[in-house]
Amino acid sequence: MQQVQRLAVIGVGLIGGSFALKLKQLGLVNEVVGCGRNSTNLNKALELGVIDIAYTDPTLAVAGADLVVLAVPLGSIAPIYQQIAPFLAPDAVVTDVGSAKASVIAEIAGLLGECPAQFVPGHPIAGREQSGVEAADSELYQRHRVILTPLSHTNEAAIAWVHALWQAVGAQVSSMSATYHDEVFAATSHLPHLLAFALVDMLNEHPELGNVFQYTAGGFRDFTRIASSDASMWRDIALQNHSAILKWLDAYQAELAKLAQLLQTQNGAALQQLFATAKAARDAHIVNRTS
Ligand SMILES: NC(=O)C1=CN([C@@H]2O[C@H](COP(=O)(O)OP(=O)(O)OC[C@H]3O[C@@H](n4cnc5c(N)ncnc54)[C@H](O)[C@@H]3O)[C@@H](O)[C@H]2O)C=CC1
Ligand SMILES: O=C(O)C(=O)Cc1ccc(O)cc1
Repeated sequence: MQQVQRLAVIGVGLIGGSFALKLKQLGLVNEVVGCGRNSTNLNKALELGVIDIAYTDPTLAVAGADLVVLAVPLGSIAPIYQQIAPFLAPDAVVTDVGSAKASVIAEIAGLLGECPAQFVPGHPIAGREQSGVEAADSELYQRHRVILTPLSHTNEAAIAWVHALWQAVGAQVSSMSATYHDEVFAATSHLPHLLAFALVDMLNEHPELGNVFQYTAGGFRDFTRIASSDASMWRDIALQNHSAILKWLDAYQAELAKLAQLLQTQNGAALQQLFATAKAARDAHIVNRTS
């Protein structure tokens, strides 16, 4: 496997930091350059040994890098790509970790004229509700999926290298179209996050209930853990994948209407059937793990 000589991580937080940490542990990277907006976070990353060199200017951070990972919030990925493009080494491979893919690809193509062949769009399906470099964990990607959404003209060697690096940090890597990715993750990731935020917000807006949060059990914690996720990150995801999310939000509303109807008509048999079908599907397909 080809070693990374100089890795530039733009956005040294949970996702970029965890990737860099594991590559370092494995001896697969010679030098890690970190780029962030302020030196407080970068100093923390230097202290934790996640990065070796720090810059606040992304054009300086990518100089001489053979691999650049864009691990910033979704809304900043394309503008940063535009900013660094003139400063990239000719053969540098660029990848990202954004939670939605079609909007990032379209925005990069719009800003640069076309989506560069050296750009391999990616998305690790691993994370947690904490953010920042303090939360970085070299084991974050073990046995988790990473989805790549290359275009037909994406450089094959670049895809193979990014694929191999994600595999090396423990991930199971697969490829699909950006459109299919956005449809699937709107349903399985973006919708549940929005539902968790909505449930907590709704209860919070009913002061007549008193502090209901002191009476919650494990089920409420499981359902709403992800409502502790970063608000600005989820604003970007919701906006960028809005059309796919709206479709699944509609479908969920129809499901809730069906449930309400069964309650109104006291249809216990149909309620039990719905719960049993959902339980069987979950038990058959979901392996228990925390993220
Ligand atoms: N948190 C999660 O569970 C997952 C997040 N993602 C994606 O990964 C990306 C990063 O998320 P996290 O690592 O969780 O966030 P994070 O907040 O832990 O890290 C992002 C870092 O980028 C820095 N940053 C923000 N804007 C910047 C800019 N303009 N220039 C340079 N640095 C900048 C922030 O200061 C922070 O250090 C997002 O695009 C998100 O959609 C993907 C999979 C899982
Ligand atoms: O915290 C959790 O359980 C998550 O679901 C983490 C997560 C957040 C965003 C992604 O794009 C992928 C994974």
